[in-house]
Amino acid sequence: MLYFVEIDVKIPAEIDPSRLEDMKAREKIASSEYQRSGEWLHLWRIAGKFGNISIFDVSDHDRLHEILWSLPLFPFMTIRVLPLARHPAAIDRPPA
Ligand SMILES: O=C(O)C[C@H]1C=CC(=O)O1
Repeated sequence: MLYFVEIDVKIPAEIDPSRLEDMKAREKIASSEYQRSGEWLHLWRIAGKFGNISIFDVSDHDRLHEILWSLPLFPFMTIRVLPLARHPAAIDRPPA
């Protein structure tokens, strides 16, 4: 199942800078693993924001929740999820 996911990250001003660097490093490792597994299909930075637009290809809602919940920066994220269905006018074409 495909999901559009918009993630905004808001870091508390009072956070310890070394804790934040550690969380960011762990976040990068986690997101890389999910991308390599094929579950995190696209990851795009939203220009000018600490946030991203992503497309996930996962088995179901529970698996998406599990992935998002596992992200080290999850406590600082506001997440919007839209499940995607095939559009009847979409044409088949090979992936770019
Ligand atoms: O930087 C971000 O957008 C937040 C988060 C999502 C993936 C990742 O590596 O970090």
